[in-house]
Amino acid sequence: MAAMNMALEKKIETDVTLNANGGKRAYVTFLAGNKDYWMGVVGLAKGLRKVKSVYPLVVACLPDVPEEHRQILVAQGCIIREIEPVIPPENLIGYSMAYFVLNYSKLRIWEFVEYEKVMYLDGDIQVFGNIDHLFDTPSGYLYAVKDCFCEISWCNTTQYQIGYCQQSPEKVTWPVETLGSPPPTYFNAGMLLFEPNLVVYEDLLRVVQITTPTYFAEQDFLNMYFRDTYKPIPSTYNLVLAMLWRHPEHIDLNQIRVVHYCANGSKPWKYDETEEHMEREDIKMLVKKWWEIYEDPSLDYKNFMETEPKLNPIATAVLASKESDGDVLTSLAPSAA
Ligand SMILES: O=c1ccn([C@@H]2O[C@H](COP(=O)(O)OP(=O)(O)O)[C@@H](O)[C@H]2O)c(=O)[nH]1
Ligand SMILES: OC[C@H]1O[C@H](O[C@@H]2[C@@H](O)[C@H](O)[C@@H](O)[C@H](O)[C@@H]2O)[C@H](O)[C@@H](O)[C@H]1O
Ligand SMILES: [Mn+2]
Repeated sequence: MAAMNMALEKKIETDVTLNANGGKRAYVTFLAGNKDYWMGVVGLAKGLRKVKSVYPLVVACLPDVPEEHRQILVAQGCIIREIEPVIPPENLIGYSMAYFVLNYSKLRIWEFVEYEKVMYLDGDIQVFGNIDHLFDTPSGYLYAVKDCFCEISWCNTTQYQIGYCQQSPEKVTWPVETLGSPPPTYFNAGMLLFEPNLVVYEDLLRVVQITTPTYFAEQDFLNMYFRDTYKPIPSTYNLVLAMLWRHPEHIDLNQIRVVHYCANGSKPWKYDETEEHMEREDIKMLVKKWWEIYEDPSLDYKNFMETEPKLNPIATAVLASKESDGDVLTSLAPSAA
């Protein structure tokens, strides 16, 4: 039995710090400008600590992020990684949101080859259940969650105009005879699991300069670029909030581990109850859960490192993996009225 434990401990130890072929792993988010997304990043850093993730949070920062915000993130245990903007060709049709042009800079993360595998998370995402196990998925693919086409932000697309959504293709059938094949499965680019690679990175930068920009900016581009290696994973790992009112039959909040506050008015640090759908009880509960983490001093890096029992990485990984086995989000489901 002792030999078995030794082997198990050796395996976990390898997983925690380096994977089998010596690659490191990290969560990565992206920060641009001097607005308040830094609050999202602080919330994400504290949320990952709360679920006992064993991997660091790297923040890919554009030059226009103020020093004050950088210092707050370093004090929260984040690793700051400077990136330069990626400027796409001129967009002649416009973006769904003008600021989406900033998001092309996410492409820089493919250069982070000091990590064998990274999980990109938008700054407006919170992790309520441990997802470290996702790093063990087979390499060679880009994993992401399917998006929803039903919100007004999609109004310029054929899908929206005919009422078609990949989340419920049985509701409105794609008219193959008039429109040809339906659009390929399309992912939301707020959560991405992939391996950084310099050859891919250089090719991304080359191809992006010869690709006409479209409404969802880098999200459209990444869907085109990775169409052959994209593997869908469940909404468990990136709940696009609109799913709650557009496809509630597909969502069980008890199973959700990652919440993406991308609906208009839903950013917890600037929650606007007057925006459509924002008065919903489940939205209010998710925003409250975000603030409970953001305002919890025990999750601040300086306090956490003092109070957290000095578990060695092996025990931390075993505890986290047990948590990830369970139904971790019963606390998220609206309490019975
Ligand atoms: O002014 C901004 C706008 C966006 N972002 C980053 O870019 C990501 C994508 O933008 P956003 O989440 O607002 O897009 P959505 O998912 O809501 O469409 C954000 O989560 C942030 O990480 C940022 O740092 N500053
Ligand atoms: O730059 C394009 C952005 O496209 C995506 O946001 C969209 C998408 O979720 C739509 O489905 C919603 O309707 C919409 O509100 C929302 O903004 C990504 O979340 C974000 O990270 C980024 O890639
Ligand atoms: Mn987002």
